[in-house]
Amino acid sequence: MHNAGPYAQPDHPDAVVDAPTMSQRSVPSAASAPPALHHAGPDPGAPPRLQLKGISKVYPTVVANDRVDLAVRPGEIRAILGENGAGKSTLMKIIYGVTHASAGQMLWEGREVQVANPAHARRLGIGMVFQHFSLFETLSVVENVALALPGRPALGELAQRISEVSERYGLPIDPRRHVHALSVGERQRVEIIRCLLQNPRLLIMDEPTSVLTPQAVKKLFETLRQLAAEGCSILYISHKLDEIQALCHTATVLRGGKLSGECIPAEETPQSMARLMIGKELPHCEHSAAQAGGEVRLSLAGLSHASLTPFGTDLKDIHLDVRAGEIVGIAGVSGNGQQELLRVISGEETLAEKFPVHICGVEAGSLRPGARRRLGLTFVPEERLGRGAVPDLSLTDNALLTAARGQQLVTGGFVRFGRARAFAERCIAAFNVKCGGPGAAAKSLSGGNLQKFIVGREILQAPRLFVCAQPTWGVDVGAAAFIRQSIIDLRDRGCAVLVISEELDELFEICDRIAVIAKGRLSPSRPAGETSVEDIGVWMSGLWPGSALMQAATPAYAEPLDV
Ligand SMILES: Nc1ncnc2c1ncn2[C@@H]1O[C@H](COP(=O)(O)OP(=O)(O)OP(=O)(O)O)[C@@H](O)[C@H]1O
Repeated sequence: MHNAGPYAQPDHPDAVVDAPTMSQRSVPSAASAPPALHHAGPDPGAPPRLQLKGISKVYPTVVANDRVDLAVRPGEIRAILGENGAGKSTLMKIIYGVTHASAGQMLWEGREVQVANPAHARRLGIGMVFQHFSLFETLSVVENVALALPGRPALGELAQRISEVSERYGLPIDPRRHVHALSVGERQRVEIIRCLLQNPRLLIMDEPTSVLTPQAVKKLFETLRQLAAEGCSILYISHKLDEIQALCHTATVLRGGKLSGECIPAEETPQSMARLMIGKELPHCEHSAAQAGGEVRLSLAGLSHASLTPFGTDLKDIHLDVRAGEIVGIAGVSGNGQQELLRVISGEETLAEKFPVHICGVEAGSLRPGARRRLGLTFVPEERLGRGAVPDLSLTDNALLTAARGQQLVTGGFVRFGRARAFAERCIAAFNVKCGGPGAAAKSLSGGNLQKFIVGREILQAPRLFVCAQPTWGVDVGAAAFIRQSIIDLRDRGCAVLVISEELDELFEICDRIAVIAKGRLSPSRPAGETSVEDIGVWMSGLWPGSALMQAATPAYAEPLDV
């Protein structure tokens, strides 16, 4: 491997093309003329704004990037495609100065640069929206944004600018709100706005749409197209292949840290791009009908709960039963009470009364998470780092945190480290988690691989009730299909499953019944086969038959709308 220091000249032959399917799209050497594919961008004659030549990044246990070449021109939107752990985020972090390459060269507007840190990158005109958020929870939105801007902007004026950008780009946010009270989707909006305020000439977006609604995604794409038309270059990481087709002029495909080729997304199908990434056909979910008449494992009976944060969503009179052998999905726009609902079901927030939450037949509203887990509950929160896993702990220690009792990893007051390690190894093997072994720190895993580990850890405990938020957030198409199939298999083994997701396609793919949460209220559920994405989309704005909003919107003399 190369150890020649950051941005040393590469001592390797030209780019590696290791995928037979890519032979017709082979990648040119860094030294040769730019490939014709780049001409799909709106400014074909311009020299690259950014060029990477032979970039490598070696971690102790893995080569994250292996001699990668890449170029992006003014006005070009280039997708970076690859499976979880393919090295996409690492490459972007090198460009943004978060981490430094072990070898290779970076040219910015024709000049060689060594980006020392993100502040340096921002001065060059490079902005980045991260997959994991980098916001201070105790500060407000405007204070967080101020920290990223040079000088000391006046907060009042900055709040005004934030409101303007948020309005213009369809990213609604109140600048005075505290970040700890924001949902994941809202935090992502802050990250995007913070970046746009700096008028970047290269914008790097690492899975920016993971938690945005379809409408917000559409709006964001309009923004990005507008930015590109104004000459901004965009590097766009996403696992959503249909979005890449809709947005990106060109795509670079990474596999196992190496550049495996390029394509023009508009000339591909999602299936052919998935093949390019994973080297084989996408697996399909096998979905048989739910078992009817299973016992009720989760019952919410008139659950109301005031949010603990001033800007959170109060839960109002929620009724829901989830039975053994079925998957119930909850759809909804981020920030409508999903976080609060999950916390009240998991026990992270306890109620004064026991009766509104029944878990496996036991009144559990006031029980803490450990006691609920002993009843047979396992759960996956939407935040992987911080709630789903402790970033600095190893995977073995993270396995201990939730599986200690169920898997007898602690007996007689002693931690059985051998067993804990074996359980972590089982999660890694069963869910194909790419990592440096059970001793690897959770934070060293790529986002999708950590998600696979957390979902695996909870499913392999053979729960009686499994509650999961955003099961495939940030997970590549192949792994997403695997996780969905694992959830269906769990149901077929008699588990009751509740899935909270903002991905309607996902809910329709795996759920037997679907309900919608809006403004803290839950709609009645409908069998997935008897409703449509359009109906659920209307319900997501709170308008389902008999809902409080519907009644307010319907004059007393009119028939209720048929949605
Ligand atoms: N700080 C680190 N220490 C050790 N290994 C790391 C570190 N950061 C990343 N890696 C490893 O480098 C490889 C590439 O990770 P990276 O996050 O770049 O992948 P990715 O393609 O962005 O994946 P995802 O789609 O899951 O986000 C992975 O095997 C990951 O575990």
